[in-house]
Amino acid sequence: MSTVVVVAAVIVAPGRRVLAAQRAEPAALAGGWEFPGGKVEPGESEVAALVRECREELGVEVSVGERVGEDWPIDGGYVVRVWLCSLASGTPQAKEHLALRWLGPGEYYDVEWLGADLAIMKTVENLLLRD
Ligand SMILES: Nc1nc2c([nH]c(=O)n2[C@H]2C[C@H](O)[C@@H](COP(=O)(O)OP(=O)(O)OP(=O)(O)O)O2)c(=O)[nH]1
Repeated sequence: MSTVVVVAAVIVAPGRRVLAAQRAEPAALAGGWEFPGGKVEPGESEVAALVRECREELGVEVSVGERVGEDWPIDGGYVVRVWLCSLASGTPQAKEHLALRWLGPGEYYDVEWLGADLAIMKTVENLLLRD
């Protein structure tokens, strides 16, 4: 069986702010914070999945930039693949999440990240603070 790929978008806004989203479901993950995204559908490219998920979950169009890190393994035998993105149009709305938060430097760890996302946030922080 092939690995299920979950794509996640680190949407970066001016001031090195990143968008965090609080999961509504399933019960085991509800209340935890993640980067918006979801599973790649059969026949769909990873970048197309990222754009689709941001449209569905946030009501925004994103431009996809550089890939962050390698594969992050998560429960269920899935892997998460992450890209830096920027907003091309729209203002994010919590269509499927409990809440959204923009986190600037000094606030990156103010939410209860899901396990993999804490490691992702650390890698993103290094990338954003390098320049
Ligand atoms: N979207 C997202 N999912 C993550 C992250 N970190 C992490 O462990 N996950 C897990 C939670 C879920 O078990 C899985 C993603 O599933 P999902 O429910 O977001 O996918 P989906 O939108 O395609 O949903 P569905 O079709 O299954 O309803 O990956 C993350 O940063 N973003």
